[in-house]
Amino acid sequence: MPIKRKASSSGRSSSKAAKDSEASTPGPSTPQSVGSSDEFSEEEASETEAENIDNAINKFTLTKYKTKKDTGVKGRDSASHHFRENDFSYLSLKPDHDNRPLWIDPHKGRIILESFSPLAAHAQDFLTTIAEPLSRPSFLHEYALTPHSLYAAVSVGLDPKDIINVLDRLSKMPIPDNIRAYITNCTQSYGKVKLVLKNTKHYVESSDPEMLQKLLKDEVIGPLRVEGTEAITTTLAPNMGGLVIPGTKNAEGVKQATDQRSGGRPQDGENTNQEDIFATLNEEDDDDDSDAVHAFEISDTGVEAVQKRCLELGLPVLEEYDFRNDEANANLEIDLKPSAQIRSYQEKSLSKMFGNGRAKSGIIVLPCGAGKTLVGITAACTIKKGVIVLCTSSMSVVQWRQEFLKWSNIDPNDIAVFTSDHKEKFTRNTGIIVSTYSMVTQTRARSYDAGKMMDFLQNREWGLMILDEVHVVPANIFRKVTSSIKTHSKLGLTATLLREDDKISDLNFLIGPKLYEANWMELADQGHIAKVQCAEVWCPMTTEFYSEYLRETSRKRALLYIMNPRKFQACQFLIDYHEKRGDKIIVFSDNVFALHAYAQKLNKAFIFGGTAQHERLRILENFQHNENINTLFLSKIGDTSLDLPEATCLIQISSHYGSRRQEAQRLGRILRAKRRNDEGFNAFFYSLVSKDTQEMYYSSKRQAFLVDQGYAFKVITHLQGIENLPGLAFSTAAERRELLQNVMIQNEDWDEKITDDLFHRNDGKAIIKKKPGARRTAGTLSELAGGQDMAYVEQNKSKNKELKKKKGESNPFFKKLQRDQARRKAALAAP
Ligand SMILES: Nc1ncnc2c1ncn2[C@@H]1O[C@H](COP(=O)(O)OP(=O)(O)OP(=O)(O)O)[C@@H](O)[C@H]1O
Repeated sequence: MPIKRKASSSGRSSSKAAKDSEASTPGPSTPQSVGSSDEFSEEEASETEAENIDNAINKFTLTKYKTKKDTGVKGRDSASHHFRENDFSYLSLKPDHDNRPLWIDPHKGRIILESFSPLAAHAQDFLTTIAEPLSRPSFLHEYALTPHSLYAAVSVGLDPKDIINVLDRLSKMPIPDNIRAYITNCTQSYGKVKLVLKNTKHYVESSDPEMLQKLLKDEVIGPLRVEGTEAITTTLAPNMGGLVIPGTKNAEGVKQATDQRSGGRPQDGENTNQEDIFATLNEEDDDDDSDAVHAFEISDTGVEAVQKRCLELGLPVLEEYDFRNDEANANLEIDLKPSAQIRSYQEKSLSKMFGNGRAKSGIIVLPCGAGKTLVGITAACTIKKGVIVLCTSSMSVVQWRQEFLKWSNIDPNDIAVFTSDHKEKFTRNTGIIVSTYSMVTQTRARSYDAGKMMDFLQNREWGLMILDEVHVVPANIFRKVTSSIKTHSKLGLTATLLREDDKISDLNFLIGPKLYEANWMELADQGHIAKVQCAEVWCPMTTEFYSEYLRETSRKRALLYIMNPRKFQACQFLIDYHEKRGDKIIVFSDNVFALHAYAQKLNKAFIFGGTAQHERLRILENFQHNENINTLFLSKIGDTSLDLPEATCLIQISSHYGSRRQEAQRLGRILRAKRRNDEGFNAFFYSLVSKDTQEMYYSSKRQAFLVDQGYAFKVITHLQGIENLPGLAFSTAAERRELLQNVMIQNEDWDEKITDDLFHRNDGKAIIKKKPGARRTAGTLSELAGGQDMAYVEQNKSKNKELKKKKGESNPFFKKLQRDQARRKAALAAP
């Protein structure tokens, strides 16, 4: 099959790629004019964030930089005007620049890493600590220095000198002055003030006594100091002091986390220049431990006010929990089982959390299936105090509890769940509670039991709060959670730090900074997640479908490009091809009408929001263990929480507009493939797109996040041999016309609005937004009469029915479809 490479490995940021593709979107439509108002909010949020980053950087740099930029660009040579402000030729390269892997863009604070450099691994560790990874394809990685990333760097123990020195050693050119100034400006206030809970008392802590004096004189903070604690106490700064994270051999801080094998030093064969590059970093290590810290106590009720005021003063406080010296809260008997060995990237992420021997609050970002649960459990085993875990669904609650029991030696009586069905407490003086965000934040009147349980949660101190899937929870929910439940440290976990609202930066303050973000490609190379081949399959529209597409409104347009017979055929061909290879295939469709129609026609099992719970489980079991059931059609309820290591191939036939997060979450379903370590094994992800339609525009937007993670989407314009597939559906004009007629009479919105995940229904009902009602459509009587051709829907036996053991059960979706068809037939039969 001829394959054209679309997303190259050039290091070009995909957000730019998405914008470019917007400009060249084929087809007659204006992409902005379609879809609901919130469809692009995720993109907009990211653009706003990018703008904020640029603004923040400009605030520090532009004025200082202006003269240099002007003199640098104007009249340099005849080619300068092509590059405009991006002509950096005036920056001199160091004589040994070839040995150094970084380029720095002084205008935007962007750093480009040559990932093929022998120093790339070291540089990457350093960069993920001080900068935001933006794009990490094969050869060039792009990072942004942002106030938040520098805040995170300080929070793991680096100081501005460290950052500038190492950056300078890795950079091909001397660090531009404005970047030095930017780093110094951003970091001088960060980390200066810490909020520490010691023996349940809150302290404002700093290594700079003058800073504390300044705060004490402040009109808001001064009065919040606890009466009778006039003196500023001085103690030695904490260090790892022998803290070993369970499941690891050591737990040294971020400064040593460069490379376990080489101990942060260049390996044999690397030249001395490279060794030199790390000298500064390691020299600096020794200083930290001897620093003294000073503190004054503040009242519990003043914590929020202090945090707020410090922020206003430009001194964001870092939250740290000195759990080893917490004698007020009971110790939890928990340890990792000896068999549990955490992986290097899990260790690295935890070393950023516990880098100075205390627990720092923050967010850890690991790809789907990379083991975020075990990271959370290991954090709990390190802190050994009461833990509260908050998840997005009650099924996840059950899974978290099971994982705790699987990986740790926790006594089952010490881990309880709080959901609408179970309101348990642990029996001893401390333990673990697993619950959902909705349970702890609901504002409706609670049942007596739930009220009691909330009192239990609110009237005690927790050592650690684990916040699962932080990307899906609105910022105001975090606000409620963190203000109502008293916890010493917070750990947010996610695979995709992309948010629908524009509150991404709030997470930095509500939970903490991003502590670590793993590199998807690296984990795939190491066999921790599967290697995936991604492809976009272009399916030309048939003439009849395209004529209707051009005439129709947006909702019907979507149904037309999803039900495009050529797309159907591509799906059939790919299923056949991969089933023969021995793959297990998941086909995703957001549109429930299409999901049903495809599955029925191909005689495959399907699950959507309306599928009964026991039926879902039966189908999943068959998919896993029955060698005759190799393909499963899933609506978006399967986007998350689905753990099916058998699945090795994904086909997407319809999706939620331009959602990058959905694309990444769906890809996540095959990253856990059991066979990932087989030699030469690849999982496959196909996105079927109807050519010259709005779908192409959405598709390029959707891929942006994955392209930034280094996935290259290939474009398949023709599936070789598809014409010869026996039993190819819709191969005659009559069949295609019949399908078109069926599509044209659909006046409902089959977009599924779900409130549950695959394993759990919140209310026992699927919510499908339906907007029935009269609509005028152009057509002829003979066309309408074609409605009877829909008979295939009834004649075809569905795989779901075959799988059913009990007679008489019927899916509400089938019932509804059959009722509608009967009504339509009756209407047609009427004189
Ligand atoms: N260190 C480890 N050793 C062995 N197995 C591990 C390790 N870490 C994780 N796993 C396994 O990897 C699988 C995926 O883990 P987990 O469910 O925590 O992933 P996740 O990151 O939460 O994924 P998702 O975002 O899709 O929910 C699980 O089967 C888990 O047991």
